[in-house]
Amino acid sequence: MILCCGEALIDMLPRETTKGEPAFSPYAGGAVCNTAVALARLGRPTGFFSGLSSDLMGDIIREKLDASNVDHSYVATSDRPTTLAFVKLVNGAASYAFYDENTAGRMITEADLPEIGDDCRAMHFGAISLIPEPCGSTYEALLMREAEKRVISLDPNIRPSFITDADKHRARIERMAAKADILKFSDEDLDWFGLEGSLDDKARHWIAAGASLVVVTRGSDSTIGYTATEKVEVASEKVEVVDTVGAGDTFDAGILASLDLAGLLTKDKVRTLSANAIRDALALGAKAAAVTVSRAGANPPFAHEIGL
Ligand SMILES: Nc1ncnc2c1ncn2[C@@H]1O[C@H](COP(=O)(O)OP(=O)(O)OP(=O)(O)O)[C@@H](O)[C@H]1O
Ligand SMILES: O=C(O)C(=O)C[C@H](O)[C@H](O)CO
Repeated sequence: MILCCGEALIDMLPRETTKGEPAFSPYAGGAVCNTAVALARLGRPTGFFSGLSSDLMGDIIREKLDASNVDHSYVATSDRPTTLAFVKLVNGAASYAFYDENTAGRMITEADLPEIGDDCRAMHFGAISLIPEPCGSTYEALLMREAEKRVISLDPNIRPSFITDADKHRARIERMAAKADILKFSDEDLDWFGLEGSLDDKARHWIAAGASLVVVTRGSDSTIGYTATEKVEVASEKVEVVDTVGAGDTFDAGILASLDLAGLLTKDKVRTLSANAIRDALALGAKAAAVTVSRAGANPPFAHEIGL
């Protein structure tokens, strides 16, 4: 099983109405939840750990997890509210306003952390669940506790509007990245860290920090994967974009699914990936993410939709 650990929330997506008044529709989302759904839809055994509400928005999330065959038995359920993300779309590109005060996702603590079964090969972390407290410290503690035992994937998925203390967040990501095997950034996320030099220099900073594979996505352009010895670039697919909600999250799932299918999701094997293995992982990420951007909200493809 690949266990995705982090936020599930409701994306409130803007929609057209006949009378032109403002309106939003609720869609289950949250970057890490999106990755779990995408991975399971790609046919990989997938689990999800988070704080999840027993309210009706929590039910929308649970229904999506069930419909996509994601095991959510690790989830910590409470009657606190569900986190909301109101989405603004400009030419399909999304920005977010988050409402997470006192929510089920935000308020989880180390006391909520489950024991993880031996069937868990890899864990995926990331996004806004790493920012506020107490959930930020909780996920950091979980990653630190498990990093020697399983492959760790981390996607910082920077949301600048939500980060109140940039230095604190940078320091947390540096500590977590030092224990991670796979790191994925968008080029904008990578720039947020304020590192000097070219894109290659910035990516290689994270290899030097300890990661085995660093992936940098560049929207409709391409994605580049780096290891200590390889650099592989794969072009993005050409599609009509509806919105980019969940694109990077789906890409994470593509990388993990490809490595898992190739039997490479072990601590040892992920350290010595060949150029071909990296290319396959990026190609599956690009193929799956292209479907997500071609439809509304975070709605990643099932394996059969991309011929897997
Ligand atoms: N316009 C597009 N056309 C085709 N593929 C796209 C497009 N935009 C994004 N993608 C795919 O999704 C991947 C991730 O997109 P991007 O680099 O924008 O990451 P992101 O900003 O993390 O996404 P998000 O935060 O919206 O989930 C890209 O590498 C690409 O494969
Ligand atoms: O969870 C997050 O980090 C969000 O920004 C909310 C969205 O559901 C998600 O990221 C979509 O990519």
